[in-house]
Amino acid sequence: MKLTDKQKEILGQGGHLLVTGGPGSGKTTISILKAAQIAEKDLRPGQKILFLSFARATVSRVVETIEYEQNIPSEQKLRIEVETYHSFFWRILKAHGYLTGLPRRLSILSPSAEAIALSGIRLQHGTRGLSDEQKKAKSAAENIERERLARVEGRVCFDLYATLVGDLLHGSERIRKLIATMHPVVILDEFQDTNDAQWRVVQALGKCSTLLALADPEQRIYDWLGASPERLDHFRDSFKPSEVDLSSDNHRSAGTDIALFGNHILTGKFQTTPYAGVKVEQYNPNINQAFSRLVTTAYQARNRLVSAGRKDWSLAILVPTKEMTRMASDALRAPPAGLTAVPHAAVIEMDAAILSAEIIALLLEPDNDGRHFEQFIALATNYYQGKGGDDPTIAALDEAAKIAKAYEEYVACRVTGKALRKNSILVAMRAVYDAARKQALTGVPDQDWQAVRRILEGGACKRLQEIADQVRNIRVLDRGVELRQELSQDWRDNGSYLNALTITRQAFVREHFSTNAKPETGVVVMNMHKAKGKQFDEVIIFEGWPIRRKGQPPFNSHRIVRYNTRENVNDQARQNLRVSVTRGKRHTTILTPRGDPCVLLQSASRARPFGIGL
Ligand SMILES: Nc1ncnc2c1ncn2[C@@H]1O[C@H](COP(=O)(O)OP(=O)(O)OP(=O)(O)O)[C@@H](O)[C@H]1O
Repeated sequence: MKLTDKQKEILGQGGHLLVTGGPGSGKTTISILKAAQIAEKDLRPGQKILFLSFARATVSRVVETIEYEQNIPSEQKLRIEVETYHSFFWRILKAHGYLTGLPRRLSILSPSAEAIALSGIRLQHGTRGLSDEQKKAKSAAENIERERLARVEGRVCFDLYATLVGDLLHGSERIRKLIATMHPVVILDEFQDTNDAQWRVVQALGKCSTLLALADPEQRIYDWLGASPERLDHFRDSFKPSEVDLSSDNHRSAGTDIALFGNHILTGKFQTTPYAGVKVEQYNPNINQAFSRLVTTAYQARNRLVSAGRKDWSLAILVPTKEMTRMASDALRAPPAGLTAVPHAAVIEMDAAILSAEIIALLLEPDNDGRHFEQFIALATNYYQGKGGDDPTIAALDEAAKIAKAYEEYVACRVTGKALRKNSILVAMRAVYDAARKQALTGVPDQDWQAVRRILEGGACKRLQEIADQVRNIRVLDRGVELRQELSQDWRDNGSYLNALTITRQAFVREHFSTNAKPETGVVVMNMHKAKGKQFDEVIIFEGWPIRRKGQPPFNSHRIVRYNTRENVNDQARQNLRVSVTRGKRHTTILTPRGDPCVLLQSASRARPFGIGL
């Protein structure tokens, strides 16, 4: 790799540094090379450079870059510690949190456990159609409960990490110095997306460590989580960094107009000639033709990559919503019109899947204290309370309440010796539960897990069928060899899966913190937000279409811009689409419905034909 002059300039700078530049301009790459240079020249034994990133995906890409960069000797690579903000913050809290009044023993409150813990408050305050006042009151009540869970029970949710670490670092020079001794240089990836609490931590870190911030203000996609357009100025004001702007470079999709097209999305002004490497296509807006088009577009992209002889090629299908991820994945698995299925992986929201996995794990466990069924019901209730993550539906919360109430009735019947109402939802649940408990286990985790899952899937309880379906999507036992091995070990030690639930829960927490997830290869479907920081050989962006309804306005969800209306066009929507488009290295295709194409791709003046064909 031949470094550009600007990249070389970065290698020559000392002190705090701010590197800006668009997608694929080489910010991450040069920061790793700079880190290697510092590791070689300036670090004392035991010291490491800390590379902080938001997502595990970015972390794995960075690690891959380091691996790929053969020029970096392995002893230098080992001295670059790549970590997510979450895992770095947790490391500090576990060691020093008690100094801010937290209990000495802390545990992680995972997002699904947090959703369960807050479900009562959310049900009380309502989930849809709230006024701004009501939203504020709800969020204040949630925050009080989060604080209580942390300070009283020692269960700390991710959202509190940065605030607590900020308090800790601002309150203790000793700890700041300790961190600076371990990490004299800290690299901050995607700095434009830092929220206020994280910025407070960065301010404290920068008092003793040297900071290198990497940023593209136009890739800011987390305004709704508190990222601020002024963040780069905050950094400039606080640290007076040297600054290098790489914005004129594009290495990711060199030889194409993908980056240029991305910039034009920001301004809404498109060129009249075609963009090399970009295609915008319109499909006929009905379910069969929409998904057929998606499938055939995926075939074409795959063929291009295979015939170009790409090894480990990657093709991402990016969609605007969670639900569309699932719909697109279903369409690829069982395409319409007799088309051949497209093998792929889908990156789905994990809350529902994790909570269902807990239920299967419990069903593998023996009944240790005569309360197994009670625990089973508690987990089923948890599933409905937590499956929507931090945005649950009232229907799901009601379902949880229904199960809990039916269980109370069930217990009352047992006490009084009366038969349970025939139409109680517990009838089918108990029958399927009993069938699962009768399953003879073999000690081979894969077989046993599948056997229990199939009983739920084939049973007469639609709630448990849903749970079985959720867990199928994540192929639990393929998610890391440890889980399978630990279940096996449990069986060998105890002659049963005595600790299956604990083992499964720990595996998911470990996965959240793990940094060795490999970048995706093959075809992968995901929400557009999740593509940040990643890169793929080809990208297909697929959005939904308006569905006409008799006597009502069309149902137009799953769009890149909400309802695809001009009023909903804003910087966030533009930046979000630009990030997705610029993940492609060789080719990006956008599939949008005929008759109502994405508003971001229509120019304000429609008089001229555009290079994107709309
Ligand atoms: N000087 C260079 N010459 C050739 N290729 C380069 C150069 N610098 C970086 N690259 C390659 O370009 C691609 C994009 O680089 P990198 O990931 O560092 O960009 P980035 O600015 O961090 O992107 P983003 O902000 O979109 O995540 C990578 O595949 C990297 O290996």
